[in-house]
Amino acid sequence: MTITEKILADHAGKKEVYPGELITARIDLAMANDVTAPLAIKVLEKYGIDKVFDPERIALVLSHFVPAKDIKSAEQAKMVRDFVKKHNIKWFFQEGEGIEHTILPEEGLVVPGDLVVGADSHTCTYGALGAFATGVGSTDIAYAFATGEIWLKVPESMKFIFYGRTKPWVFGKDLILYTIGQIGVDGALYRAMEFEGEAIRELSIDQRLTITNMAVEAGAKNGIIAPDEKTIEYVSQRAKRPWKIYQSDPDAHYHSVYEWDAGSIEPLVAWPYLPSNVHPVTESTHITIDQAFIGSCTNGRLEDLRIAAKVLKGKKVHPYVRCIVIPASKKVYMQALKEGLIDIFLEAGCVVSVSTCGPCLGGHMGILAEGERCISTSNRNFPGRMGHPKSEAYLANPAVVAASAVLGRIAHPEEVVKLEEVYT
Ligand SMILES: CC(C)[C@H](C(=O)O)[C@@H](O)C(=O)O
Ligand code: SF4
Repeated sequence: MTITEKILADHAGKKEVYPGELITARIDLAMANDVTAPLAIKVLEKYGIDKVFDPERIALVLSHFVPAKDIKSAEQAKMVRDFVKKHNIKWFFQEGEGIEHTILPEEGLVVPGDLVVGADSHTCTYGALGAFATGVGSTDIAYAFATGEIWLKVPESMKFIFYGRTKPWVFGKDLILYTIGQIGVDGALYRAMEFEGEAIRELSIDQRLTITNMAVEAGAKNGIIAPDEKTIEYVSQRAKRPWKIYQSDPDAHYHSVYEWDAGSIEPLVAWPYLPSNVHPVTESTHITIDQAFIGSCTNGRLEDLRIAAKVLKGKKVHPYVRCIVIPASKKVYMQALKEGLIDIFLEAGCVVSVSTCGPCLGGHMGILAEGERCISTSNRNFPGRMGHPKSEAYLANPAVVAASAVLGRIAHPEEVVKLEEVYT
């Protein structure tokens, strides 16, 4: 069996499961946010369910439209707060704590071997810790809140092996953009994407989380990276529960196996309007920008801010560009402050905001006008994703976004900063 099948089998109380099989599985944690929890709460009310299965296994995060941007978002957040009080929900994170997919791993609420469901499509992020994690709808999450179980179809697995070492300025973001560029936005439809190889092992947990975060952009049910010593080190500092390590069997069956040389991959940019519309940065430098956004559950973690700060240190954001930096959680924000990263951003002319999803989904704090172009470290660039339907979002890694902010057009980081200055 693959790692995904093993986790699902254990949670379904079975020795083995097969791709395509329908199972009912026990969940370790169920999550919803300020957009999706209110819908789930209404479902529970409709069916007269006034007890949750376990208040210590539910996480509710106000992350999207916080601090409340209008009356509707204030009322949605209030509904969640009332539910939290009524059911004594243990894991509640309110405005400023950050984005759910950054908080849950950071707080040790997801551990290797877990089965986690979340009412948000990027719940697949937690697979970087060797857990099975997937996004579900609000009705499914209501069912999970009530019963502690979820209905699933066992996905077939695909394997992506990255050999060798990445070039400078190539990060987890580029490896996942490359993957989606190769297989397309439906290339992994309802399948598990398993990532391995030397280049993946070299990556920090922050970088691995970027990869699995975008598995859903290829249509995947989940993304997963088998735990190694870096995973153990990460979770042993935070885990709120014991963990279990699963690995794929050497003779496990895969739908397909892709083998790529990580060393041949350049920093990449996904042009509008699909994350699969991938081009090398070097072929994108004619594109001028109005806004640069560094943040989101894809690339708003500490390492991302460190990378952006290396490029922006002592530089100025182009006068025609606004550069918005949003640390993805309060912990990231506080550590960035201590390290002087926030000073670097502010001195460069960036706007730094409280931790929230903000402009990633065109929510607030950086919405684009008609015809405007933004380069962003986030994960989606569909029409209207960051604002007006006729605005454009380009997706790239934090170094590319920072360099583009300085030059006012899409730029390779080396156009702004010499590698020797950064890595000495
Ligand atoms: C609001 C939420 C349901 C949505 C998602 O599921 O992904 C959002 O987080 C997004 O990124 O578009
Ligand atoms: S940061 Fe963006 S992608 Fe992530 S949860 Fe928020 S809106 Fe969704």
